[in-house]
Amino acid sequence: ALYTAPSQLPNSKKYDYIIVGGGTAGNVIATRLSENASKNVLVIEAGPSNLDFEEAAIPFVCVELSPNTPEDWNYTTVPQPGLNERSINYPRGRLLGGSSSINYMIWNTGSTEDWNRYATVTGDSGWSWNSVQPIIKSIESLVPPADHHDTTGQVIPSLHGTSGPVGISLQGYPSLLDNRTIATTKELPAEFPYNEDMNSGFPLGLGWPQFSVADGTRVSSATAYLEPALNANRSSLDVLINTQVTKLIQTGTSQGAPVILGVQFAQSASGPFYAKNATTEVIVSAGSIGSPQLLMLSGIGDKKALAKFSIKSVVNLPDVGQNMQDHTVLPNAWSINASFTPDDIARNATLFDEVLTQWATTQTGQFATPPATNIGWFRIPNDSSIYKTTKDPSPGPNSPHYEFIFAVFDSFAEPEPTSGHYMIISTNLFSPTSRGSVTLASTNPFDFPLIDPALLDSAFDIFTITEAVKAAQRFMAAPAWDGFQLGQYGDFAGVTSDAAIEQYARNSAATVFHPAGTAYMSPYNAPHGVTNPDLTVKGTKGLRVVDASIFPYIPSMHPQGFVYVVAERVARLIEARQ
Ligand SMILES: Cc1cc2nc3c(=O)[nH]c(=O)nc-3n(C[C@H](O)[C@H](O)[C@H](O)COP(=O)(O)OP(=O)(O)OC[C@H]3O[C@@H](n4cnc5c(N)ncnc54)[C@H](O)[C@@H]3O)c2cc1C
Repeated sequence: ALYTAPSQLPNSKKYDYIIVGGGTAGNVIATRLSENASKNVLVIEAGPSNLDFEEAAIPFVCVELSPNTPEDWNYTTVPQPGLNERSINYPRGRLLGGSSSINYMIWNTGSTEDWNRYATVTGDSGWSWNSVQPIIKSIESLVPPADHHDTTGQVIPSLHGTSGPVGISLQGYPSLLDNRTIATTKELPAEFPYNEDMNSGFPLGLGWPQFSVADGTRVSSATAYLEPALNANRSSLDVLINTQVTKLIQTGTSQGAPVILGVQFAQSASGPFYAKNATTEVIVSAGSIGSPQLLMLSGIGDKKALAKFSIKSVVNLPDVGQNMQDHTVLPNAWSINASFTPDDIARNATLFDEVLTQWATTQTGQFATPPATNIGWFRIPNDSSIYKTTKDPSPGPNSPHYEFIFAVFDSFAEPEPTSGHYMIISTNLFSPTSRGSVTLASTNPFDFPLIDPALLDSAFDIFTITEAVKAAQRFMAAPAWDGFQLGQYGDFAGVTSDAAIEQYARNSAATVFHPAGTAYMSPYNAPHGVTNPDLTVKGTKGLRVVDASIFPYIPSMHPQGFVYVVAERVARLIEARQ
């Protein structure tokens, strides 16, 4: 059942599993574990229901769901040296489905080398590409795009699942850029080859992304997993929303290790505070910011750092909150020779209502598809000068250093122009060497922690994003764009030299919203890391962390698909033990 206040929870019910955070990973695990009718599962989610936000279901308006909205935590970073000391917005979903309810829906499942590196650095072959293939297929359900166009040559259906909970589809409405983008892969195939399916394990090249969209509607872990179970009145699954877990509580000691089966929770800093114990496990799925914050508040973290806040150490794990990695976005705008782009919809209330009504009645039209059109994945050249000082940080030669995302409007660039027509190529850094951190700002769980993703904070990162911008400029100089692109626009106008690109990047870049690594997994018995390969927390009993924080290296593509895989795998590990 769904509860909106702690006082509504059935008093006598015992929960085998308590899951902190009804986000991307949390809902997958909760739904899987509660399939066993004899196991009771309680999910505690800080935010409200995703159903409270109708707009969250509309793919195209995803860019309006954050920052500074009720469905976002509304974090900001500490000043970023790599971004000329700017503090930037740092969105995270705060509603059922978590970030999968507000993200941009790009669906990637990784390069072979991403997963094989996880297997190597954890010593667990269960994380290898071959091992996760059946899991990926079991999650996905490839469905037709909203406009039912012929997708031959745009996706390889045999690579995908057809009956999993997460519906995925290609772009559901054509864009002005499509023909030109694909034509460029034919004009400049050496640098920008076409890739028929970037989710084959070999993502390099440019092609058509899949999105977590089905029937013209967003698919999140709330819609794909939790809702069907709640709608079926599954008695083994309870979900408590609008309630934040404020502390994990040690309930005993086993073989010298603290047993952590208790959670404390409240709806506001002034309380009242409630507590509950799980009988088998507490699973923390509060995301890359929330999970390390909660661990540290509970005495699980760097003993010395916690002592400064007079927090008693339960387990000394110095890597909690460290090793933070994120991808950097840099939207580059060009003016285009077009008479109509989706910007016109935002500028005209009547038209906006028409497009919205079309979506509401038939889930078709411009709003039925996310803003990204094509995506490309590329590497810096093997003879790049940066390799004299930096080892290649990518997972391997078949994995990208940077990404192009194409979008035919300007809403990513600031300030939003009130007239004219534009396109964007976002040149995004996907192989950062920078490492940041999440640390406590206070002992109040309702205060935000200090978030430092360290964007563009290394020579490699700034080198690579500069190379990416130059590559985008070469792309736009291809004949396919003659007469269509009218020159770089806005802050990007006139930016050509390496030095100018670097300054432009430092002034304009932000996050692709992919924080990872703050509770990273390492081999059993390793002195470093936070979680074991099965995602149990080192030095504890009864406690796991399962979300994007567990990646030792940030995925080299968009991470939501990876998070679903991690959650499904751990649910299977737990079920196998029952
Ligand atoms: C704006 C945006 C766009 C993105 N676009 C894409 C994209 O196009 N493709 C892609 O692959 N990825 C994208 N991502 C990233 C992707 O969505 C995330 O990496 C992924 O969803 C993270 O899953 P998670 O389970 O780690 O955390 P989340 O899904 O964020 O879940 C954490 C949950 O825990 C809750 N919580 C936190 N603390 C507590 C607490 N103390 N008590 C109770 N509950 C708590 C939160 O409210 C949240 O519901 C985007 C993210 C954002 C924010």
